[in-house]
Amino acid sequence: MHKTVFLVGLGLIGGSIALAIKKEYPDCKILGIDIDEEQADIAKLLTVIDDKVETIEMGASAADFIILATPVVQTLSLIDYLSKMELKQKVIVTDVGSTKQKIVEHAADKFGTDKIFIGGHPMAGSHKSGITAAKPHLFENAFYVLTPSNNTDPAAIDELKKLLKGTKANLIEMAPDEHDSITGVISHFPHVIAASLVHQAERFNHEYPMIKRMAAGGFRDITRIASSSPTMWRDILLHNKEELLHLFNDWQHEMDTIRALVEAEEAEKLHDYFIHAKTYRDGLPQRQKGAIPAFYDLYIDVPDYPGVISEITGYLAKEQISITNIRIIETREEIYGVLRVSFQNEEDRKEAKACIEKYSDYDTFFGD
Ligand SMILES: NC(=O)c1ccc[n+]([C@@H]2O[C@H](COP(=O)([O-])OP(=O)(O)OC[C@H]3O[C@@H](n4cnc5c(N)ncnc54)[C@H](O)[C@@H]3O)[C@@H](O)[C@H]2O)c1
Ligand SMILES: O=C(O)C(=O)C[C@]1(C(=O)O)C=C[C@@H](O)C=C1
Repeated sequence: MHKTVFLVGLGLIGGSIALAIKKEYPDCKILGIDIDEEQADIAKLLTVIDDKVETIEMGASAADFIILATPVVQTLSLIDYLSKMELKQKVIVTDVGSTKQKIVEHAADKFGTDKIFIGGHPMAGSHKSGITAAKPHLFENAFYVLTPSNNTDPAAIDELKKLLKGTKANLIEMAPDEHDSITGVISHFPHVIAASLVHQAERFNHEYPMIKRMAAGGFRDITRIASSSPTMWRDILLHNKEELLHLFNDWQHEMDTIRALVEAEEAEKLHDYFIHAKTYRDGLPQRQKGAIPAFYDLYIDVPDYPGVISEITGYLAKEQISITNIRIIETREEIYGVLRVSFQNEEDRKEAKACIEKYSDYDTFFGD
């Protein structure tokens, strides 16, 4: 594909999309801009983009595709700005924002039928921000929602899908309001819960200073996303306000229900409550990013000695295999010292298994 792509916002998502496009289409020319000069300089240095441009006009006028990868409030202003500019006649403008309704409505209002806008949202990410966290395979196996309108030229949708092929995401089409209802439940509201749990722990920390030191596996797992960009989440909540207000009421009802069971010591009903939740969660797709991140875990039976973690990571480093997480677990009965190492994808997991078996006698297994 010999096209020019202009990326506005060179952070985690913009950078990851640029890397995925370049991997699939080395001939594509990727221009980029970021209000944070340092991000743009690093993007150029890491060859995530081919060239930095000084102004939006410079990049937009040369582009066949414009990708807005900024926080959602900025995306609205950028649409305003672009709507007043001379662009190539068949340019396709898209975004990556976590909310869709407001953005798509705004684009329809500002662009009318003059310019093609197709809303987009790659449903995978991280609590990390910035260009240095970008990865070409971030969206592999994730849903990538596109929200074209009924009037969008099907050829333009196909063109955009073709451009995004390298993301290896599952590209699907959806109405913006349906998108916002779904993401409200499985992404936006859980973020509020994560942040509120951290606030709660902090309040109790005054009374029990050990809280900070003892906050372990479960608390860390459920609150990981509270470390994400506050600006991004502020804007998402304000964009999806109506959906979230409805979810606050729903959640309060949920809390009242379980509170009543605890208060009345309804042991059997409490058990049922957890069984129900476990069954639903265990049934969610595993090897797919999105609501539940995909975990490519390798388990290694290791002896219990202090240097074992660095021994294992040393073997993996020798073969340049990156890991995303490592933890000693004792969840399997009667087996002591199981190391769980997580990887980005299945390929890395398989290579890691072969690597550990090559350098050590430890038993390794996938556990799924
Ligand atoms: N982080 C995630 O997990 C995730 C996942 C899917 C979609 N998204 C969406 O992707 C978008 C970007 O998020 P991110 O995680 O990449 O954030 P990020 O902070 O890593 O990157 C955003 C970049 O946009 C730049 N920027 C802000 N305003 C700008 C402007 N007016 N012009 C040019 N650059 C500007 C910032 O300086 C920053 O470098 C958001 O809309 C977010 O809702 C995020
Ligand atoms: O994995 C994470 O850290 C995320 O929060 C990713 C996540 C999500 O909620 O699933 C966050 C916001 C995006 O719009 C899409 C993906």
